[in-house]
Amino acid sequence: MSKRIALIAHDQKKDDLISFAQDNKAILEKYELVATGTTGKRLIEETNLDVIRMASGPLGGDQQIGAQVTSGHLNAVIFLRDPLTAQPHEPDVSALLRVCDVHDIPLATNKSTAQLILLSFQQLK
Ligand SMILES: O=C(CO)COP(=O)(O)O
Repeated sequence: MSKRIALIAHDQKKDDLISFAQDNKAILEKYELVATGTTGKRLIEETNLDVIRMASGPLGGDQQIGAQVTSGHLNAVIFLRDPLTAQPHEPDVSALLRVCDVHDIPLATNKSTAQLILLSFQQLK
């Protein structure tokens, strides 16, 4: 079964995630991709990748991704969060990071780690 990866970025990190996805398009298109609302919209428009969109993060999208982690439907979460800006939905952000640790799901919060996850998935396949 194809691996399923979540892609999420806070506003200040969305450009970074888009360029990461463009650079890794050949790898990412082998996986099922899920994203929060606005991140997913930009990914679809700017990279042409197939992405299943959840609600926007502040409207519960992080919780929807977290539920998929909990139910065993995600193999990795790439979440370029903004460490310099307070988020109105900080509890949701923390909860998502937490369930990844509870369920031992690979979690990247910066591009370098995200790259390592994709490279290791390529090696493992
Ligand atoms: O806020 C987010 C993650 O916490 C991301 O949500 P959007 O992709 O809808 O901007």
